[in-house]
Amino acid sequence: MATPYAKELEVAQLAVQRAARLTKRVFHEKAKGTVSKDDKSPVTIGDFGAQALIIAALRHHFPSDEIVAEEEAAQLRADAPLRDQIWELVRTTRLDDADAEAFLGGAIPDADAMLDLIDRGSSQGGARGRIWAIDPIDGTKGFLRGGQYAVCLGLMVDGDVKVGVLGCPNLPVDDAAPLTADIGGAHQTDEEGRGVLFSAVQGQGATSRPLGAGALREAKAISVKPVTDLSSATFCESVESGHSNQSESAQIAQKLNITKPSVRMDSQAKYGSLARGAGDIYLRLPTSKTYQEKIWDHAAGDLIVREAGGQVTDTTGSRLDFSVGRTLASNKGVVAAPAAIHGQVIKAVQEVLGLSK
Ligand SMILES: Nc1ncnc2c1ncn2[C@@H]1O[C@H](COP(=O)(O)O)[C@@H](OP(=O)(O)O)[C@H]1O
Ligand SMILES: [Mg+2]
Ligand SMILES: [Mg+2]
Ligand SMILES: [Mg+2]
Repeated sequence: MATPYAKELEVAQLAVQRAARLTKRVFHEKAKGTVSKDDKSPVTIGDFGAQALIIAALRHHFPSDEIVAEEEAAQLRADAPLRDQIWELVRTTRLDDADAEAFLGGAIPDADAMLDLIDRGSSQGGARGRIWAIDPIDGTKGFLRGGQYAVCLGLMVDGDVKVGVLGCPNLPVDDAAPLTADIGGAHQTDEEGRGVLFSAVQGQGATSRPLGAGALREAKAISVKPVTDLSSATFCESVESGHSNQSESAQIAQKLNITKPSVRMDSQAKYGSLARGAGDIYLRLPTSKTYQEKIWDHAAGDLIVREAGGQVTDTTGSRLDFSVGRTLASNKGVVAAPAAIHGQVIKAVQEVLGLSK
C-alpha cells in the first residue's frame, strides 16, 4: 500500500524548493519591489512570485483542491511595471533538475496566467475537503530586514493538517547549529551553509534536509530536544513586538526560571528550529484582543513540530483549529514545546496571562 500523501509531499517539497529559489534571488536584490497592502503590511515581488510558482505546481497535480494563500493579484492587475517585474522573475526561475521541473508541470505560459494563478488562493478554507494553505514568504519583515523568513505550504483534509513543508533559506543547514537570530557571519554564503527544507506527513515523523536548487537532497529524521533542566532552555519569539507580547514572554520565562534571553526570529523558521531541537520553546502571545492568526502562518509548522515530538496549542492549551476558515478564529496565541514540558509551560503562560482557572 502506497504511503499516504506521498505524492502531495513530493509536490509540496519541490514546489517550495522552487519558490524558495525565486525568493533567494529577490533577497539578494536591493530593490525588492515592496508595496504595502491595505493592512499596511509589506509585500514584495518575492511574495507574489513564490505564490504563483507554488500554485502552478498544485494546480498541475491536484486541480480540484482548494487553496488558501496569503496574497492576491488585484494590485498587480493595476500596476503593469510591477506585474512585469514579477513575471520576469517567475518566467526565469526553475529547478536545475529537468525531471523535477517537468514533474512540477513546467513553465507558466504568460503574465496573465501568472495573475490568475496567484488569485487561485482565494478559498475561504473550512472543515471539508482538501485545502492547501500557502504563505509564499512568511516573515516578509524579516525578509526585508535581511533576517529569517520561510516559504510555507500545508495541506489540510477535512480541517486536519496532513502535510507540512517549510523552506527556510537563511537557517543553517546543520541541525545542531545553535539557535541564533542572525543569519550567520558574512563568511557563510548561501551555498555552503544555509538553507533548510523541513517536512512532515501526519503519523510519519518530521525530517530536515538541505534546501537544494534541483532534485530533493538527502533527508534526516528530526526531533525536538528533550529538556531536562528548564532553566537552561532556549525560547524563541517574534522579532516584531507587534506580533507577540514580548514583555509577557519575559515574565513567563522568569516564572520558568529560564535565564537565557529569548531568541527573536521572524517566520515559521521558529517552528522548524524547535522541531530539530535548536530551540526549546516558542511563545506567540496575543498583542490585540481582535487579531486572528492566519492559518498559513501556522499550518506547516504546527504539524512539523508535533511530528517531531512537540506539542503545539494556543495559550488556553487547545490545539490549533485549522477548520474554521482563513484564520485560527477559535484560538488565541501559540505555545509550542517538547510534549514532556508543554504542560509546565502552559501553566506559566496562563498564570502570567491571568487565564489560569
Ligand atoms: N498583530 C499580529 N499578531 C500576530 N501575528 C501577526 C500580527 N500582524 C501580522 N502578523 C503575522 O505575523 C507573521 C510573521 O510572523 P513572525 O512575527 O513570527 O515573523 C506575518 O506573516 P507575513 O510576514 O507572511 O505577512 C503576519 O501574518
Ligand atoms: Mg504578509
Ligand atoms: Mg506569514
Ligand atoms: Mg507572507
